Amino acid sequence: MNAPVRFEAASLPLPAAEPIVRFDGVCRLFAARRGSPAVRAIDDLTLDVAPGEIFGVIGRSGAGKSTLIRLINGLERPTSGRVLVEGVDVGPLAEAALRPLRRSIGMVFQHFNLLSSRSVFDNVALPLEVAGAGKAEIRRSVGELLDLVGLADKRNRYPAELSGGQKQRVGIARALATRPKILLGDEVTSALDPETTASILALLADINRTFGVTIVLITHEIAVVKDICHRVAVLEAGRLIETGRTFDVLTRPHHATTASFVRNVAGVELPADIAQRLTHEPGPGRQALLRITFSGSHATAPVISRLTTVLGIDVNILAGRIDSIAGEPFGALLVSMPGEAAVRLAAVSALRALQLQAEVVGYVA
Ligand SMILES: Nc1ncnc2c1ncn2[C@@H]1O[C@H](COP(=O)(O)OP(=O)(O)OP(=O)(O)O)[C@@H](O)[C@H]1O
Repeated sequence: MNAPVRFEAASLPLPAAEPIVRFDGVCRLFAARRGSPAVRAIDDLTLDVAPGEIFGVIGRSGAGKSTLIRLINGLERPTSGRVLVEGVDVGPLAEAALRPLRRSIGMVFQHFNLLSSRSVFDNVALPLEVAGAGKAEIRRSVGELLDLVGLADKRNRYPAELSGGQKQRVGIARALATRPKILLGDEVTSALDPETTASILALLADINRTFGVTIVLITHEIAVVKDICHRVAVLEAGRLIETGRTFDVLTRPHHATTASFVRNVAGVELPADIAQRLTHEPGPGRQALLRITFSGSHATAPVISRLTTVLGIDVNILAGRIDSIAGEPFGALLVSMPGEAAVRLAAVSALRALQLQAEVVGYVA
């Protein structure tokens, strides 16, 4: 990263406990129209976003994600309840009063929304022109922003000459042009391949760390949440069904929908041939299958040696994975061991003594 972009600090720093965005019992109802029934796009949503965090909102198509994000910048108004941005109730604000709010909120889009007839430089300059900035200021700011997103050498190119990742970098630079305190991301990586996705997420995390910009990302991709969101909310049919620290929600989902999102992210799958033979009943000659999950400071616990050397239990590793969720180490192991009750109990209590989660998932002959 080159020349630092200067973000103006909030005139009065918010106390840590004060949310930068608050949804307070918000409903957004779309009235019935031409044969379509009324839709409760957001249904009694209460949620806080803390200043400086990266907050993810995940949900399937139609869950209400876009409506939620549009309520933050006043593009949608609540039918009831309040949306507070830095303590200001944005629902009743007139269009003129919304303008400064929108300048303090940048937005990044799935399909970039760049103007094809403008160069990279001119796309990033656009919000500054609209805000009435002078030529010298625009030149300096846009130069800094293009350095920040790694596109200084593409300033005179046009969108059609850029890759998807480069277009999204222009979109991010443009969103940052008015030095917003909040950046809203609408499926920012959905049009990108996995490698480019990782580089765009790394850029957003870097911007968040360096400038303290609060980022709210809506997505249907759990990988986005897993990689960079500090906290996450899960939406279903407009309702908040689960929220918390990303690590907690992904490793211990409470709701079936959340569990279906995280299935392939925070765990290990049973090998198919074993899954077919799995039964829930122990029996003579059957091996017990144990799923062990370890996290944070316990991720390096000497699991297998504890079971084999200390307890003398023969353990077979069937599958395993070590990963990181929102920067915290996380691992999962699937092992088989003799299925007798005494052995199982000894193993599970030894693992729990190491602060690991262990559960018997079934038995195989
Ligand atoms: N302007 C509108 N008029 C009528 N219904 C709407 C309007 N905007 C959204 N909806 C409905 O509200 C619900 C939530 O839509 P929303 O776009 O917020 O969901 P989403 O989670 O962003 O979906 P997607 O991931 O497909 O974009 C949907 O049933 C949608 O059809």
